[in-house]
Amino acid sequence: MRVAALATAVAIAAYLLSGIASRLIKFLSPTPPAKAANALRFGILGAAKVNKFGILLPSLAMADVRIVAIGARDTRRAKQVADQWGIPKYGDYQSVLADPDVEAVYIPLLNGLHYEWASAALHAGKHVLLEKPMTANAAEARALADLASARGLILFEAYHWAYHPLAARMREVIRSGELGDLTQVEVSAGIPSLSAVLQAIGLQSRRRDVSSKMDVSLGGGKFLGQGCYAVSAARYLLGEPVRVLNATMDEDIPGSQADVGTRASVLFTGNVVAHLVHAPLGTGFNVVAHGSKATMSVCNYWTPFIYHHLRVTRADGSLERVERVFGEGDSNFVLQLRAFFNAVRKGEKFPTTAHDAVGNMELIDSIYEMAGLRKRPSHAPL
Ligand SMILES: NC(=O)C1=CN([C@@H]2O[C@H](COP(=O)(O)OP(=O)(O)OC[C@H]3O[C@@H](n4cnc5c(N)ncnc54)[C@H](OP(=O)(O)O)[C@@H]3O)[C@@H](O)[C@H]2O)C=CC1
Ligand SMILES: O=C1OC[C@@H](O)[C@H](O)[C@H]1O
Repeated sequence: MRVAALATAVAIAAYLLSGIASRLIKFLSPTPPAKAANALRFGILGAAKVNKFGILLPSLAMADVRIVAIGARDTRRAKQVADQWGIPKYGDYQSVLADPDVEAVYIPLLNGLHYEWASAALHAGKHVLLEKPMTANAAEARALADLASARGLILFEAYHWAYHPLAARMREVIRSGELGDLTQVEVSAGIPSLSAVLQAIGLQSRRRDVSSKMDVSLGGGKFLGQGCYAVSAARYLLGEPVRVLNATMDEDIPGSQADVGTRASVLFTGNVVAHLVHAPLGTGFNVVAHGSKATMSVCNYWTPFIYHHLRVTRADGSLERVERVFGEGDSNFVLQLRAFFNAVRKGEKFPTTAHDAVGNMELIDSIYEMAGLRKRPSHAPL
């Protein structure tokens, strides 16, 4: 009996690991198809670390997208990236925006710079795939949404997780009524930073993080960096928030306004309370939805193409089922880029619209304020 159980466990583990490996290989080492004649021509503003996952690898995997230009503050950095990835043109941000061959731009700049450069891109007539969170605050998001709408351009907040089939499946389970009356939902977002781990084990002394990601004037702080995923997931699953009930934030150093940990409880329509958590040592990206009849627990809604599970347990604690939805095994990043292409070329609807981003940013502003910190200031005048 024990041998049979062990053999089953080994077989399941081997099956899961081979799936993880094949999906990672598909993402990290795609077989590039020939580019289509009407491929969407992208420029990139910034030689950012996230480029590789957010646009460069996904575009390699797609016939419908071509990267034609990259700009950076230091054009030597732009040239390095262009040479490495076979991008034909490089320069500064302005040269990318002035290039008539560029139809859309990907903006992976620091959060506080999103408004300024997305606004410049929309004024230049480009569609915009804007890294999350859309802006540093809701006023900026509203201004961008109005501008995109006035110019008839696509403005897309890059919450890639919403493009994986797991996202729709989580929402379907909640809306199906299977869980009964929904009461409380926990949504976490966070991976640990190296310095948080080193501090926790006593290998690094506590000192202020002076990196640009923690510079409040540039949209810095961990809630905008990572905690914002919990905001987007809660709104995707539960709809519109009614109000923030309570929120606490830890500051990196007291008085710095640079947050490193957040807990917030938010009342949503239907009397559902969502508890949003981001913690310095990492909370993972999980959802637990408690209903009167059953509970849904989801592990890793953030990068579900690598691994995830969705588990439903009955009110008595017994297991109902475990689901995994990998579709064709495409990464969220590829699925997101395909949705962007379909929005621009075919007018298809997509969930992470500018309107949706305004809702995310309003909730983020309210959580900062409820926690007694200032909402993130604008870097450029509105
Ligand atoms: N979707 C996802 O899974 C992820 C999304 N992100 C998002 O992507 C964006 C970029 O993150 P990441 O790649 O980690 O960031 P980086 O630290 O690589 O910085 C991004 C860019 O911002 C510009 N920049 C950096 N520091 C400064 C500064 N002090 N003043 C002015 N400009 C500066 C640089 O542009 P230049 O090259 O022109 O000098 C840099 O390339 C963020 O919005 C983040 O939230 C990040 C990680 C994962
Ligand atoms: O979006 C993100 O995901 C990965 C994190 O490391 C990064 O800080 C964040 O911006």
